[in-house]
Amino acid sequence: MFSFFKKKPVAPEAPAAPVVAPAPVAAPAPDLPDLLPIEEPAEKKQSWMARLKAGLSKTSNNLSVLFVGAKIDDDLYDELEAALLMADAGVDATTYLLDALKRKVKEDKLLDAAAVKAALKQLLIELLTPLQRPFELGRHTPTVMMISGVNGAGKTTTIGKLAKHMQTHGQSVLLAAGDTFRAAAREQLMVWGQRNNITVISQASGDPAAVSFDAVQSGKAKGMDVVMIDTAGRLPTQLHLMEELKKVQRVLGKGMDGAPHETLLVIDGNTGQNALAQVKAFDDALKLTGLVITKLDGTAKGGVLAAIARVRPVPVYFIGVGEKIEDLQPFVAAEFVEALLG
Ligand SMILES: Nc1nc2c(ncn2[C@@H]2O[C@H](COP(=O)(O)OP(=O)(O)OP(=O)(O)O)[C@@H](O)[C@H]2O)c(=O)[nH]1
Repeated sequence: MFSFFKKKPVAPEAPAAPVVAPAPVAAPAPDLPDLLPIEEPAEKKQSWMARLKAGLSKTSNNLSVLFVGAKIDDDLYDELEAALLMADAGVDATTYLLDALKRKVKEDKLLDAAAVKAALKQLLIELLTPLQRPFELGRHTPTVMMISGVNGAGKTTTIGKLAKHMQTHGQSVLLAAGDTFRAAAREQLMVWGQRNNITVISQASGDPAAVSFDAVQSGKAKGMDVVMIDTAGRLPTQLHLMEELKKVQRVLGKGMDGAPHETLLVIDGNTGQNALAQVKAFDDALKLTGLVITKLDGTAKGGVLAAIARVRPVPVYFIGVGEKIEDLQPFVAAEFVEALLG
């Protein structure tokens, strides 16, 4: 029903001479498979649902338990309000959901807890569905993606997972080690690239904009499908570092018209309401095209997606519930709500 990436990719152009290629060049797949539609095998889908459920259990535990044998009264609404706030859904989304739920219970004359829970599920799906957007590849050669986020949000890990998923779908990928701040981060990406036969553009010079520009040039010359730019972690309050990020974005546009085609923010699901502040700040600075929310496993703050949907509805392309490659998957509102309240 849902493929990892949407759209048929364009065939790659003939590879030209490499510009900077410290790691071996990934050979472009001679015959790119049609990516649409890809039926996920039932067992694979099931295992993702099981992982999603397990990952979100800390958030869902506080919510699901409310409906067990509950009476529909003010106590239930009070407890639901507290649970949503504790899940970091935020005041706006919590008020919205409670008001809508009370209205629905009245209009539809709902009498038992199971029906109220089903109504809440429906309202949550409606609230989160606008965040759901398939990640499209193949409109540009290469599709240039810039990955931003605060320190430790999971940027580099996400890049690795996405690159592997893309490779599996027959896409050629080139990475830029734009995190020139932490030498270890650059090396980590280089080693990872070598192991996975993915070229990583890197420079010792320490200028992220220059590395990013080189990467786009190289990606164009080689006819790569995707160029992903890693960036150093930074807080939105570090204004000079935010300016540096804007410069990287501008320079990418000089390297290729319309680039970056995707500007993603990776956020750590554990940060709850602070994640919302990050979305606002990075969106104001960079005009984000999408989010990746990692580490939803082991957090009780998964409600932050509701806050994002109400306050700054930037699409959520992928969510992560663990460290394995298959733990990063496209965000599907109905799956997410099923895992929370199923
Ligand atoms: N449990 C869990 N851990 C994750 C997930 N995604 C990433 N991590 C871990 O989070 C840690 C930080 O990830 P990195 O990818 O290094 O984060 P980063 O944003 O690149 O970090 P900086 O370069 O320091 O800014 C690593 O230990 C990852 O394995 C996830 O979905 N779940």
